[in-house]
Amino acid sequence: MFVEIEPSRIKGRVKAPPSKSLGIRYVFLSLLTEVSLENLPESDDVRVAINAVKSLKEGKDELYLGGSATTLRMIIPVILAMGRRVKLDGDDTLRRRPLNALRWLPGKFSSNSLPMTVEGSLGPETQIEGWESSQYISGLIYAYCLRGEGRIRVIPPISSRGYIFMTADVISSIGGKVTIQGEEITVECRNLRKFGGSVPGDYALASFYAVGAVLTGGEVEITNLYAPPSYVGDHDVVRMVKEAGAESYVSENRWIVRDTGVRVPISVSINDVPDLAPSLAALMAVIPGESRIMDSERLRIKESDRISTILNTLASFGISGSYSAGTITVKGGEPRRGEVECPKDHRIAMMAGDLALRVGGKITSAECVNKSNPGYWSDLSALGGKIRIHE
Ligand SMILES: O=C(O)C1=C[C@@H](OP(=O)(O)O)[C@@H](O)[C@H](O)C1
Ligand SMILES: C=C(OP(=O)(O)O)C(=O)O
Repeated sequence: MFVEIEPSRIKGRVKAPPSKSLGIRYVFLSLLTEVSLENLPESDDVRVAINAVKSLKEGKDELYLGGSATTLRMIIPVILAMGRRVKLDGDDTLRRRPLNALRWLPGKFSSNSLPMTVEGSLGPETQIEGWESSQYISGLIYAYCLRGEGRIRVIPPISSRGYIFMTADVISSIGGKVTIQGEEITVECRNLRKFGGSVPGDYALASFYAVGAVLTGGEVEITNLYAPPSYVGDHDVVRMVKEAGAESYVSENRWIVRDTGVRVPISVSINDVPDLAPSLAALMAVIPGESRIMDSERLRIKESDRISTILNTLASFGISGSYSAGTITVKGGEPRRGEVECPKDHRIAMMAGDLALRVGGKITSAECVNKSNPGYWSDLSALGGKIRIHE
């Protein structure tokens, strides 16, 4: 599948794609209690999570996890809590992603990358590094909730902290108690309640619509989001888009974005919000001067080496950038028409889509967006994007 995009103007209202992170967490709740869900994302990653949790509950000992590292790194502690022996595998993007933090977990692992066999059991307390991924810690919270109680000590530096708070909130919504005090997390789960609800919108995925509006002199109202919580997270993108010069605010769970023509260089740390890097890079591409994405070294271990694929995508649209000591620097200006093949990374395809909305372009292997947001191309079209989708 490929898409051809002509310069467009994004204008209108769109429902935010349901949150991948919350969708996967709600699916994992079915390991703990009875769950009924509406508005589950119809994305590859959520489908993988549903199949994995279902298979685990049915006693199967082989799981296929596609490209979803969230599902992978969350399910490993759960397998240990269950005292099971399970073989895990995934697609070629997941097979390249490191699992070095496994050495902190009390289990036998046939490898530190997929395919692997996991077996073992969980003690009352686990110590684990916090740098590689927050997903292990989210998995340990579920694992200890499954056991009833447990403690986790996270060894700093801690990355993607907001996702740990998100997990704590989700467990709290069924009556579990997760206390986070600095590096210490305690989990207590007794008499859990049933869970029913719908999956709210995803700020990181919505940010591609917001940036598309800013890049094309347009405006967009993105609905079905959730009230920004107090802790750090992808919802902070609302503030970042505003700091870059656009009108950007959330009112009654709707994110309103309007291009003002004002362009202000920004420097942001993505240590806690790594998924924002691709859409922010597209925004920075049109901001004259130098903008910076800091603490970005972990982007190398996402679906693609995102430091390389972000810089390559910018270069495809005539925008120069560089990387040094954890910081991506984008020299913004006026992009030119570009062509990109999706590097098996959904967010890079969406980043290219945003740039192409401004100057025209072609994205091949464009079906890669199905990992998190299969409706991306049709949503852009509904918002005024001049897009030809070639199945
Ligand atoms: O817990 C989650 O839902 C996620 C955590 C993040 O990964 P890291 O914790 O590895 O940064 C993020 O990149 C991923 O898309 C979703
Ligand atoms: C890195 C991502 O997801 P995961 O880690 O779950 O594969 C992502 O969605 O950008």
